[in-house]
Amino acid sequence: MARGAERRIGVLGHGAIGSLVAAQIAAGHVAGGVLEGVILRRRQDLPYEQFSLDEALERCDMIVECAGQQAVREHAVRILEAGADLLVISVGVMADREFAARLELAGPGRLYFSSGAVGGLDLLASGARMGAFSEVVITTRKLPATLAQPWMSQAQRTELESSAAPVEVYSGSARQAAQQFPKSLNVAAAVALAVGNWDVVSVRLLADPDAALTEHVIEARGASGEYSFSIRNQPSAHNPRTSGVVPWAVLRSLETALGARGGLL
Ligand SMILES: NC(=O)C1=CN([C@@H]2O[C@H](COP(=O)(O)OP(=O)(O)OC[C@H]3O[C@@H](n4cnc5c(N)ncnc54)[C@H](OP(=O)(O)O)[C@@H]3O)[C@@H](O)[C@H]2O)C=CC1
Ligand SMILES: O=C([O-])CC(=O)C(=O)O
Repeated sequence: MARGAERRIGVLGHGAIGSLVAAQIAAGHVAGGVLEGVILRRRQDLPYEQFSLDEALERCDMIVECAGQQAVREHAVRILEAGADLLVISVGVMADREFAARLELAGPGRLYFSSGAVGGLDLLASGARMGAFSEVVITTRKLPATLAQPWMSQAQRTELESSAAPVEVYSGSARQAAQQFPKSLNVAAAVALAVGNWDVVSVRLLADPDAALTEHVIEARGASGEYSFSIRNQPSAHNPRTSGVVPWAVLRSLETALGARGGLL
């Protein structure tokens, strides 16, 4: 592809996910995209241009969010209204019905979601086209320290972090799961988007002191068949809450969205 046809990418956030995503784009490893710069809350010593969101919107064709649900809440509508496309990794923000409705109406930029830490979403989305799912359950198992939340009491946190055996931290709807554990259960939202129905998806979250790998088991039953996907990811070396594969999922999603070359969809 001629360089002029490459799309200019801005990366929002530079943590465990954003730092790897920015470095890979900058190294020329995403077909059809060049790194224009990163959008940060405070300047850092980085080998890329750093700009405000306003500057980014003048210069970028696509913004890749790697910054959390709150950042999507703050910036997504403006990005889409400015005509830039937006790739979101903090998919759980879509659990907020009102916000999701606003995003669906926002444009002309296009909104994409990355599959993130889980797989099987392609098959679930294909099955949902054939007919409805009757039951979908996600069971996630993570290290206890990664699951403490600001809304928990000190007693709850202590119980969570001191337990020698697996403890059920949450059992309920995917919608509530994605909101109560905004840095840990975006996967629940990704599954709900794939099956096209939040209400059919439930989540069980286990804090397990022996969970060296982060586990997500997705079990689904519907018109197209019965599915079970078992995922055991190495946690990121930079952020144990996040699976190490997630930035690579973002890069795969980005390249697919840019559409500069053929390949597995
Ligand atoms: N769909 C999925 O499977 C997964 C999704 N995620 C999502 O990805 C997000 C990022 O994960 P990860 O990289 O591991 O997190 P990190 O904490 O390592 O990095 C977060 C980055 O985002 C920046 N940031 C945080 N809040 C805002 C904001 N309101 N506006 C702008 N920038 C902000 C931080 O900046 P600063 O240094 O200034 O704080 C930091 O650079 C998670 O919060 C989660 O929502 C994560 C894992 C899996
Ligand atoms: O990285 C993971 O395994 C899942 C995660 O944090 C999320 O869905 O927010």
